[in-house]
Amino acid sequence: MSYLKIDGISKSYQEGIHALKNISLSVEKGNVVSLVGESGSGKSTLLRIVAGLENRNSGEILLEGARIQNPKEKLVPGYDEIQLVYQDYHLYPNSTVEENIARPLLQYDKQYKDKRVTTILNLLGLASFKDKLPRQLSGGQQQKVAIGRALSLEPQVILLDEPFSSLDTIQRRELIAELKSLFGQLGITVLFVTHDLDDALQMTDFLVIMQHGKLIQKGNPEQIFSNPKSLYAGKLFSHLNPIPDKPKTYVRPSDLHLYKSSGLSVKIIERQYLVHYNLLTVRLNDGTVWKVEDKKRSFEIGDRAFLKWEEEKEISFK
Ligand SMILES: Nc1ncnc2c1ncn2[C@@H]1O[C@H](COP(=O)(O)OP(=O)(O)OP(=O)(O)O)[C@@H](O)[C@H]1O
Repeated sequence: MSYLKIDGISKSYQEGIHALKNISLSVEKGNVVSLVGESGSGKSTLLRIVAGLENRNSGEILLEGARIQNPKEKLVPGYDEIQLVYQDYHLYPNSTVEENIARPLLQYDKQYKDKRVTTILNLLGLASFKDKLPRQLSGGQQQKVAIGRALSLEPQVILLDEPFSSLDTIQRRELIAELKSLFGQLGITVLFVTHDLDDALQMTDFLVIMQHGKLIQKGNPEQIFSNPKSLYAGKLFSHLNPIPDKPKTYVRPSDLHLYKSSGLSVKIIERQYLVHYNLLTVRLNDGTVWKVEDKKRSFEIGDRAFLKWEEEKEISFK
């Protein structure tokens, strides 16, 4: 029996328009799964349904075999065991960090509450900020408070809905590393929703790709990179260059080799300096525009170059 089972979930907000279509996924205890998809693909809806905060039209959510009820079936929607953390923190602006984290524990006795809040402040490195108000903290620290508040109820499952979108690159990289280690330490099961593949890859090595309300592919990044099942899944990792005369067949910029003679003739029309290589925009003789990685940084705008690639690197969607 899988720990968290999402079984055939479908959801329509309006008749005839599916936000989710027959989504099924099994997650083992303590695993971290990244759900990646473009805006409107149904990621947030799925998280709210898993949390028991949104009614589904069909399908079931089971946590350790126990059915998660729709909000309409419950007096107080949602579950202490499953906590949802939002992108925009949802903190109480006039309450301190300590009060925000303690908020879900209002019903608990003071001794337990104080102990739990101290544990969380220490776990998240927030002890020295406990008397500050949210507006006195950085975005990353505010998101940590939101996660701390979610952890206060000792959940078994944490659902993160685009939690790093408002943070800059360095803040999000540091926070992801910190949370990854924290979740591992606590053995919590995590569903992490993002539209950013880099964030997803930093958090975990198990990906679920969603598009138009459907789960289109799941697996580890290597599998999806080398064998994407759709153009969208393929393009998440890099640009795909369409191969002339081979319909629905592409090659990645990183799989192209550049030569001064012999191969597919192209003209360099743009050059972009990136950290590990120059990204060239090139024009083929038939006018098609491709992207090519120039790892040796040896080509200039206006140069003619020649491309080769191995046939097994071609990606075909037939
Ligand atoms: N409360 C609602 N009422 C009506 N339609 C909704 C509601 N919430 C979401 N939708 C629609 O359902 C679809 C899926 O939305 P959802 O927010 O789940 O996607 P998402 O992948 O999380 O997108 P984003 O990353 O932009 O939040 C979209 O077409 C959206 O417009």
